[in-house]
Amino acid sequence: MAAVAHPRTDGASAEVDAAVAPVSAGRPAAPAVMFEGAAVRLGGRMVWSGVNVEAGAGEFVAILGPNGVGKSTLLKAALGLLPLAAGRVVVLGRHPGRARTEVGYLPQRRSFDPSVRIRGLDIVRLGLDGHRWGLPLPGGDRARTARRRVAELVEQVGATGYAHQPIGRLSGGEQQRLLIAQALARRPRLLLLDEPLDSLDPPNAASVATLIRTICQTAGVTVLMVAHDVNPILSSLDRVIYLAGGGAVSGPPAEVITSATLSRLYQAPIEVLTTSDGRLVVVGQPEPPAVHADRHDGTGHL
Ligand SMILES: Nc1ncnc2c1ncn2[C@@H]1O[C@H](COP(=O)(O)OP(=O)(O)OP(=O)(O)O)[C@@H](O)[C@H]1O
Repeated sequence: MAAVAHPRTDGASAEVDAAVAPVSAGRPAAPAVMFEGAAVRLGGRMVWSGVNVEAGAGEFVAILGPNGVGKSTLLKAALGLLPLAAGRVVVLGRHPGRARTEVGYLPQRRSFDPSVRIRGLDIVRLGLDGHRWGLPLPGGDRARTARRRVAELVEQVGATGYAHQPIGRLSGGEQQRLLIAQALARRPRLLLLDEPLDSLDPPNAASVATLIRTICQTAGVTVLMVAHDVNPILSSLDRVIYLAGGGAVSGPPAEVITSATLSRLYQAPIEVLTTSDGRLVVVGQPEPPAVHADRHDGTGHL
């Protein structure tokens, strides 16, 4: 089952609070997420280090890179779930642990088993009141407000037609929309999505990507989304964070997804090709670390 945001932090952290200047007219807004000289070590191995990347407020940002490079790890660090080995991360102007009530998180997952009987509506409601899961909500105003908010969320993600059905019977794209609604339940300012387009066919991936872009634009939510293939979302993105070679680079897609930038990042010759239908393909990526179980197809798509 999908978890809702607001998980607990374990372990000490090298992150520190940042004094972030207030937003004022004529001054660019402070970044929603900022990693400075950041490093994460897992199981005794440095996953990435020297990471200086950011996501601007209200931007739609894709986190890209080969399998096992540490994309999910970056999201977990932004949630304050993983302590940094060096540097700092600032989320919405605060230590990530203190920003969690304003962060929605959709973890990496596979689809629900067809036998899961929980209705789509209940999955969304879990985002509102996760800690009450399994218990009846109290009656009266509070229950009415929750019902109204769930209906609003379901409409926002275009799931009104099927949200009453058991989640296990819905298509991958329909399930994903309901999970996005769940992550939006508490009106987050930052949405962290771990491969929400994974396993969707191209039309479904395109329509969920459009939904995410719309949320970003209309609600002013900053979105950081791990993606295996940048192509379905390329035209919607403000920025990419590309992880490779133990480091990362961020910037507009046209500046980052280039042969020169990726060759520098990988410290190996990399070529970015554009196919006749406009898709970007990265050629010459070195093998990812062998420690990671690979569930993707291993093609050179970004
Ligand atoms: N708890 C852990 N202990 C030790 N190593 C871990 C742990 N969690 C992840 N790793 C390793 O850290 C690396 C980064 O993992 P992560 O899941 O962030 O990669 P990813 O880029 O999201 O991969 P994918 O694209 O395949 O989902 C991998 O090599 C992984 O095996």
